[in-house]
Amino acid sequence: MTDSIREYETKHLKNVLGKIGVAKTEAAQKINRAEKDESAINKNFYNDVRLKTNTYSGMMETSVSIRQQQQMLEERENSWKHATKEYDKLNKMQARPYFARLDFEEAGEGQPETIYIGLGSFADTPDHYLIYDWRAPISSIYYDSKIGKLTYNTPMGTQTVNVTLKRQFQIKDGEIDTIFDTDQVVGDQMLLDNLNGKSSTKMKSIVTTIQSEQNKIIRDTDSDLLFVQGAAGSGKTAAVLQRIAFLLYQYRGKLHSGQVILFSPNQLFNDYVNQVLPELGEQNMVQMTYYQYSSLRVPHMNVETLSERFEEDNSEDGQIRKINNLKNSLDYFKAATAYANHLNTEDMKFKNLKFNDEIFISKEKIAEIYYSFNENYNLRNRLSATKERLIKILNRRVKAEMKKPWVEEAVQDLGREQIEAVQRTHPDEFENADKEFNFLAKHIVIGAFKKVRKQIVHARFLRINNQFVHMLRNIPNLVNLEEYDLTKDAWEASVDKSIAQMKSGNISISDVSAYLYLFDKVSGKRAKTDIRYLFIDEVQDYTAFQMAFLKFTFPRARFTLLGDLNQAIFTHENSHKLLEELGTMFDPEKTNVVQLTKSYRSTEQITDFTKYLLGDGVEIESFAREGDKPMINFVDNHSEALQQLNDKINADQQKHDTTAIIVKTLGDAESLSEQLDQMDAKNTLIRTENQRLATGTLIIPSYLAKGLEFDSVVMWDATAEQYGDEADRQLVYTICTRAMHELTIIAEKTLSPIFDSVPAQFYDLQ
Ligand SMILES: Nc1ncnc2c1ncn2[C@@H]1O[C@H](COP(=O)(O)OP(=O)(O)OP(=O)(O)O)[C@@H](O)[C@H]1O
Repeated sequence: MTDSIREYETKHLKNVLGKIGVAKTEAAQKINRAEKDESAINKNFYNDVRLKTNTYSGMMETSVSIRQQQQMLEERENSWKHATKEYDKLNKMQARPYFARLDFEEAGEGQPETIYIGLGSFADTPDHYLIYDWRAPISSIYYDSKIGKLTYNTPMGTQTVNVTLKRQFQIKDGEIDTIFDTDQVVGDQMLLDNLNGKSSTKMKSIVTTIQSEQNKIIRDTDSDLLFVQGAAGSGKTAAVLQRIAFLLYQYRGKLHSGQVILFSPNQLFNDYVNQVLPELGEQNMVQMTYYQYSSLRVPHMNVETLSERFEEDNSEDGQIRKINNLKNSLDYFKAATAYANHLNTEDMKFKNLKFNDEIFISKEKIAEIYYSFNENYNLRNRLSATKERLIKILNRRVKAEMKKPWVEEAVQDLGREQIEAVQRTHPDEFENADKEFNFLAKHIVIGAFKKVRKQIVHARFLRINNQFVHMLRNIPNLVNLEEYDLTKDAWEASVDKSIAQMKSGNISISDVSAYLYLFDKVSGKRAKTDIRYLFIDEVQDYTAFQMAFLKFTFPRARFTLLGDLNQAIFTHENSHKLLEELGTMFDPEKTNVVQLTKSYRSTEQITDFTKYLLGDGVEIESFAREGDKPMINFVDNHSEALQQLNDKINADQQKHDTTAIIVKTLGDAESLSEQLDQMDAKNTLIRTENQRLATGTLIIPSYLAKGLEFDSVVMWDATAEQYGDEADRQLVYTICTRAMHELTIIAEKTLSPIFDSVPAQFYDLQ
């Protein structure tokens, strides 16, 4: 870069920083003023409030005056909040105000323009922007265009511009580090610098190097369903977090972070990504795993954990797989819907409502009421009308109950204080003792009926578990079992298993969605209409049933689904069907399917290797970043394997922040960790998803490594015994693609045949 350019840009930066400094001082003064005002208002509160409480009009005046003071306090509070936010933003900006400059001419106008782009916008006077937010429509040019003509979207329609300069800056602590002009979309040098960095326990934002194809995902505002299928490491997660920040900016004032929900693969991942949005100046969205969501909703049962699900889905038992194939399908969802609808006419299960251990309203009576409403009622209306009638019955029973001997006894047993307390709720003197007795008796009966009332209000007379079992028993009438290669007996056996599980307080992940769906239908639970955007990362591990259920639960949300069908470690080959089935759930006109084929996480050597794990025909492009070829350590015995591993750990400690030793199951992880402990090799065992990620050497079961990345990855025990099945291919791919800079595979005596598909020139063998 020539000296004159550097000189010019340094001067410009100084000028901008000066103005930011002025704005920061103003913001600080505003904060100060608001704080002073607030304490003055608080101090003078009783002087300024006119306390007149003798007359009605005086009381009114007092309350108006208090309200005024409160309003003033609220205003100060808001202006304090606003100024503090502004101050924090400017403070951050002082370190790195912008990262790019664009020169262009708008078509037709011919006026050359220069803009600078940063994490937030900054104007010294209204409408005079010194820095544009990266999410502003015009900033899109930076991500999409090379030098030359380009169109971009604005709220007023498309605009054509001629870009004459794209300049990138690396600014640290208010000083320009590097400047480079590029005619590329987003210069590879800057991207390379970013990707060469070390891994971290927290994901970083990619705002300065968003790629054009990622920009399209980030700025999509038309689709109801945006499905991003991308290779491992292609930046799906990174792009989607930027997308959330973009949407919050684009719809500011109308959309807030509480209306956005992200379903993530596990809690470790939640922890990994939770700094990206705050770094971009936004609040985090609601973030949870499907397991957390379902567990929260069935607090009385234990939902199958990720580890249990993994063992089950990868089990050799063909019957379990077939049953799950059915339970996970859209056919099953339709069957559950049909079953729920038929409850409008028959088969709803009820419990007797009891009072003092006696039947108070029988289940037959409740059923009679429930089905007394005409066929125009849906399940929700039917239930609320039934509740209303039951409450009426309850109210009518008060009089009769008052005459019962237990009530008389209870009245006799009332203590003085209790009597006085009840009497105080009666405005006048009682005319006679009978009236007084009745009053007290009524009070006692109503109190005693409270429990029944609560049962009615909370619809405890429904028998949701029985209803669910009844549905399961009825499935053979609603689904063609043969299509799932199942016999009626096999299905019955699976129902018995589900019942036994529920009796011991457990429920499988494949049952819990159907259970919740039936519960929501029967109880008429209102859908969650406040959620406007729903994101699912690693969607390939979701079932069609879960997707349909989420769509039912969040009917007003636009869906962004990110996945890699080649990393389906739970749903395996069924994941390919998922896309097809999604097609039937959303309007095709409002569906956008985007493919990301370039992989950024790993070195070129690692991406080339992992690509072959998927066989031919998979389009994955590596990013040109050099590193060593993956190493396969093939050893004769266990102690040699451990020795190799130990050597690798030691070597990595010099170079890297994190080395993840990825093993198949939790049991494998525990056993390896113990062996390493005995060798005094320091390691952190990641046992559950609720742990925190740490730097150093981690041992982690495969299903918990989802979505994460590490400087160096060691795939441990890559033998034919552990990964011998073709169904393990996606798992092996997922494990190997976690590596950023180095990949090592250690196998004892046999090597998994899955590696046969990789040509020998793509790895070193030792
Ligand atoms: N445009 C970009 N600029 C800088 N870094 C990027 C960019 N795109 C992706 N990356 C980096 O590449 C790595 C992989 O990205 P990410 O985790 O989002 O991929 P993914 O598609 O979700 O992967 P997987 O499916 O394997 O979990 C991350 O370190 C991310 O920061």
